This record gives sequence, C-alpha cells and structure tokens, in this order.
Amino acid sequence: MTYAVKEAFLTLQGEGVQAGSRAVFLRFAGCNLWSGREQDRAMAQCNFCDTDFVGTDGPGGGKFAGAEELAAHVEALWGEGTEARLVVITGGEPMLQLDEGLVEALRERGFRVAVESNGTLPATPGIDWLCVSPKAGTVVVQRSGDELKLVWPQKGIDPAELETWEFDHFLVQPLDGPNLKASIDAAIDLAMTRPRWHLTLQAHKVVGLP
Ligand SMILES: C[S@@+](CC[C@H](N)C(=O)[O-])C[C@H]1O[C@@H](n2cnc3c(N)ncnc32)[C@H](O)[C@@H]1O
Ligand SMILES: Nc1nc2[nH]cc(C(=O)O)c2c(=O)[nH]1
Ligand code: SF4
Ligand SMILES: [Mg+2]
Repeated sequence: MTYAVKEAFLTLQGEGVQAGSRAVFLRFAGCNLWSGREQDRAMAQCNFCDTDFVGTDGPGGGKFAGAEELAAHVEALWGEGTEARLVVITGGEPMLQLDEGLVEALRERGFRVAVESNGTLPATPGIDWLCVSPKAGTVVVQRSGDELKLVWPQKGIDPAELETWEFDHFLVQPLDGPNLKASIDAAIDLAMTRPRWHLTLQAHKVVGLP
C-alpha cells in the first residue's frame, strides 16, 4: 500500500471533544465528495470545504511506500516523548487510504489514532477516536462512532434524525465562510434548542495554528 499525503504537521487539535490536545495531523490527499479544484466546487457533493487536499506538496507531505515508513514519519514529527501521543488522520477523505496496517503501525508506536471522516465509507477497524461529519445529500454509512460533528447550517440535514445515530458526543460547528457570523448564530441556536448538541469552534483558526 502506498499513501499519498498532502501534508503532515504538529499542532493542537482545534475541533471537537479533543480540542486543545497536542497532535500530529496527517492529511491524506484526495476526497470522494470534491475534486479539490475550485472550478468544480459549485457542482461538488460537498461544496464548503475549507481545506486544500490536492497533491502531496504540502509541508511534511509526500508519497509513502508503506505503513511502517508513514508511521515513522508521524513519530518523527511528534518528537521526543512517549506520553499522550495522538495522531489525527484527516484529509481529504482519509477512509479512501487508511488501512488496518497503518492504524496498527501507529498504535504500535504508542499513538492514539483519531480520524476525521465524512462517513460515506465504512471506518477502518482499530481506530481509537472516530469523528464523523455528515454532508447533506450524501449517504452516510458510518452511523456510529465517538463524535458526530455537524457543520451548520446545512440545508437538507435534520439534527433530530442524526440524534438517532450511535455517537457519544453530538457537536455543532459553525460553517466557516463569508457568512461565518450567521453560522455562529445558527449553531448557538441549535445548541440552545436541542441540548444534546454542544457548540465546538475551530480554535486553531482563532489562535493562528495550522
Ligand atoms: C476538511 S474535513 C476532512 C475530513 C473529512 N473529509 C470530513 O469532511 O469530515 C475536516 C473537518 O472540517 C470540517 N469542515 C470543512 N469545511 C468546513 C467549513 N467551511 N467550516 C467548518 N467546518 C468545515 C469538516 O466537516 C470536517 O469535520
Ligand atoms: N488544528 C487543526 N485542528 C483540526 N481539526 C480538524 C482539522 C481538519 O482539517 O480535519 C483540523 C486542522 O486542520 N487543524
Ligand atoms: S468531505 Fe471533507 S475533505 Fe471532502 S470536500 Fe467535504 S469537508 Fe472537504
Ligand atoms: Mg482543517
């Protein structure tokens, strides 16, 4: 298995229940809901993406020949110390590339493996922390996990229906873009109206971390 990695870097997790945690981010190239090209955005199944996941040219990116090579790269980015090792695997859509061999290679190096997925592909076994973020108009097959992170507002998604899915945490994250202020108000309104939903903000953007 070779892996196409857009970028990999050490930062703090900015989103969700684990926000504030030191983590190596491993961003896989490619997504099944958008090509990543601006000219395709309006027609894409997911059209609000805030991320460049095209190619392998980012910091810490590249093509990796196997799970051991990539896990060693993640370990080097973590640096000294074996305590509280955390890797967040994202993208793009990580389930296009993440296999059990890579999950195991990271766990053998002492990492807790967290994953951010759009839920349209089944989750790879062995993940320690699964975040699913549903996109309107797509079929979400992965309806269980640790946190469900709803980017809001999204026409065509009913939070009450999502509440029937099997997640430990229900999070609402304001849709970033030209109407961020209105998104924040809508997210606050959801959390105030339906108390199972907790507001999460993209803290890395506030403090200027990648
Ligand atoms: C770039 S995605 C990559 C992982 C996966 N493809 C997914 O969509 O969950 C990482 C996280 O950012 C969220 N996200 C993407 N664009 C966003 C935006 N404009 N505002 C708020 N969150 C956004 C996604 O919903 C997801 O939770
Ligand atoms: N700091 C930081 N936290 C994040 N949490 C989820 C992210 C993502 O792009 O998947 C992300 C990201 O890009 N940066
Ligand atoms: S599914 Fe995730 S990576 Fe793909 S376009 Fe949407 S937010 Fe971006
Ligand atoms: Mg991001």
